[in-house]
Amino acid sequence: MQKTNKRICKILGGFLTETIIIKGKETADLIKDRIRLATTKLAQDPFNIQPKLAVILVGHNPASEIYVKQKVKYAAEVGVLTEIHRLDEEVDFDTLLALIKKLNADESVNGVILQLPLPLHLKPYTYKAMIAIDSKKDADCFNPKNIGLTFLDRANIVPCTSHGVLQLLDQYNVEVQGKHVVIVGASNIVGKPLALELINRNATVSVCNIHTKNIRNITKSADILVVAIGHAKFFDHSYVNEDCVVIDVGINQLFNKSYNPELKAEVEMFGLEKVAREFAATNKLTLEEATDKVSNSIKEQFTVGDVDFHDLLGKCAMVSKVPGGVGLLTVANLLHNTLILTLLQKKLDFTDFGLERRYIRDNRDLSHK
Ligand SMILES: Nc1nc(=O)c2c([nH]1)NC[C@@H]1CN(c3ccc(C(=O)N[C@@H](CCC(=O)O)C(=O)O)cc3)C=[N+]21
Repeated sequence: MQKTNKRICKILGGFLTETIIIKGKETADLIKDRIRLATTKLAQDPFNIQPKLAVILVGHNPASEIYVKQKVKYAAEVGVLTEIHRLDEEVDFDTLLALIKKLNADESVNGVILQLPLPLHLKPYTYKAMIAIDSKKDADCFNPKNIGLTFLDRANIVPCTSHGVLQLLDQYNVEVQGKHVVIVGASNIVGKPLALELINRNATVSVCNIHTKNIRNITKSADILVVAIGHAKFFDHSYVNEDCVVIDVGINQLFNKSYNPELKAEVEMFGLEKVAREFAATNKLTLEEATDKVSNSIKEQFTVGDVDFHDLLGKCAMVSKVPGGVGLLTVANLLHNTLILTLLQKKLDFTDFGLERRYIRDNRDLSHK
């Protein structure tokens, strides 16, 4: 972000940076439109193909249930079929492996994902299970072959969440070449692949973790700070400089102190609008205020990121929202990967389906690499 672009407002004699809030919906909708265009054509003669994503869900992790629901909903919106395969919490590894093999062999299935985390007793088998998924159906792009192609910048598909971070930066015209990007959190599914993609785009990358000494010295020197540690509201303004662009990848559930089960029961019975109207009348609020209050009181838990969002407002150039930020792109990219995998499996030409040439990685000029 260039300084000249920054909007500054004067408040009570002092200057406050007006922080731009980065939202994911617009970018996710663009990706969804692109997928829908392609699936519409695929569904017709002479192709008659509908891409299908199989999701394996083991046990009843509440967060996983929410994510999977989100994936199924998005898939339906863009013309991708989904198939949920539920396994018991206590299932043994061999049964899981047999299911993965069955889905690998099933020609009607184009993408397979194994929702993480696995239950405790299966955790040590996570790697074995992930590599069992056929690299040609690996919609998450977690397989060593696919992540290796990302490393070499020759991949047709890339990991969904890290790529979403880059798409958000693109959407908000934040150039990464030559910038110091600091990533906190070095996981296999976010931090590491993001570092790879940033290196491929000529950024200067620092990757920090829990053991990093004097971490604030590093994060304060960031032009772009990406946090993915899974610790609610960890990063306040003491970690950033005022020109920093902050991308929050964290998804954490907090218990809602203003949860009101009676109100929830009323909303379930009479609907939000009616309850909010009554609430507005009894508490002398506008309908909008009452709707906000009621909606906030009927959730047992709510989602926050790794960033202390309100503390950062006015203290940095841009900050992304949670929910409503990177998470939306994770899902959109998963379906985009499913589409790409389908086209590759059927040996179809990407450009016939409205996909830009940049998705045909092999045709890019990579001779220098
Ligand atoms: N094999 C595998 N692949 C994954 O891609 C994978 C996974 N395991 N395990 C867990 C993480 C997390 N993840 C998200 C999916 C959707 C939202 C999402 O839809 N977020 C919305 C709503 C969130 C909310 O309201 O709670 C948002 O941020 O606006 C977020 C995060 C995929 N993951």
